Amino acid sequence: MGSLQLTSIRKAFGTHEVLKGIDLDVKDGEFVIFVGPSGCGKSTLLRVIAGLEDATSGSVRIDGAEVINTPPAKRGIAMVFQSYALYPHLTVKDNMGLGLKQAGEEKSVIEARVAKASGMLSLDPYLARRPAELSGGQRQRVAIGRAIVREPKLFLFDEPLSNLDAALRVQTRLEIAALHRRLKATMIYVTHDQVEAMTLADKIVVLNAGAIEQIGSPMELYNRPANLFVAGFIGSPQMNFIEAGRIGEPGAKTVGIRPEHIALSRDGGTWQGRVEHVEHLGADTIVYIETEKTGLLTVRLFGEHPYAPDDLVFATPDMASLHRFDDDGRVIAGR
Ligand SMILES: Nc1ncnc2c1ncn2[C@@H]1O[C@H](COP(=O)(O)OP(=O)(O)OP(=O)(O)O)[C@@H](O)[C@H]1O
Repeated sequence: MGSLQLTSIRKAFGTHEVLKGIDLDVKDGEFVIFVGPSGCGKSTLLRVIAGLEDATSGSVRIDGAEVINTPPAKRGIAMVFQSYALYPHLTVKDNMGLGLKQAGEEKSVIEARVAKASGMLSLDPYLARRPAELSGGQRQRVAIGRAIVREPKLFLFDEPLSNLDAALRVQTRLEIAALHRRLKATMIYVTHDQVEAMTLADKIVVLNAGAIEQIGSPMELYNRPANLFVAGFIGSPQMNFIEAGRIGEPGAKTVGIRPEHIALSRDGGTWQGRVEHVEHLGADTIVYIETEKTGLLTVRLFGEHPYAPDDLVFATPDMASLHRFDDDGRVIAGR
């Protein structure tokens, strides 16, 4: 079991309020990811859940029990940090078992749990090594293994992959996804990386300046962003925003259209413009065009395309894929 309820969590450092009333329900077994711009309070919220930071006010319940005054070690959580936080003088095996040893667990139990976690994470060949003798990816697997052996109610991950190179990030991301399927454990994960958030999460929580902008599944956030902030934050390249009045969309202040929902042609279309820049990404081509009506537009085309700077082109949006926002930046629903 491992459900989590946060109610009206506030946290201030001096006069700076970093969390401004966070309410969140996480069900047992869910994989929930916090995203948001640097400084929005993601890590602080995770640390409040862990008990490493005291909330100024509010309630943290794990499996229904209030833990706001419970020390971190007694909350039934395990945290995995970006920096691994392994003990350099201990072997992999001892690093993984240390938490259980300190908790006074029997040697046979420790051995069995370390062996199981090590098997799950393919760490068996490295059990006798020290952290300095491991790659970054292997070290992070040890840190994850150390969390697993404690059989926590909640796993908390604070940007666990950000010290790894691109290939290892992908591999470790897949391992974390497999681990979640296998353990069916509740996981809460902070990341800067959109791909991690989109691929791992059951539910993404978008934070901005200490408050929640929207909570939803990755595709809900992508297809139905509630406001301009979420529309601009989720998706790369970013959604195009156009002043509604310039393109004759009455009743809205701003119109949004994702780069993949615009077609390009040399022969004719909705907005005439000039190619500014082209990026060939292999599977995709990103074309930046300047049109009189819309300003700079980012267009994503599947495959390779022979557009070049200064080409005259027409951009045509898929009207069914437009997002319309009101004066306050809230989506105008039902259109
Ligand atoms: N111990 C502290 N004392 C004072 N201010 C702090 C402390 N810890 C965090 N802050 C401030 O709280 C705000 C939120 O920080 P936090 O680390 O939670 O953000 P974040 O969203 O995780 O950012 P990043 O993505 O850059 O890691 C920041 O403005 C930060 O400077």
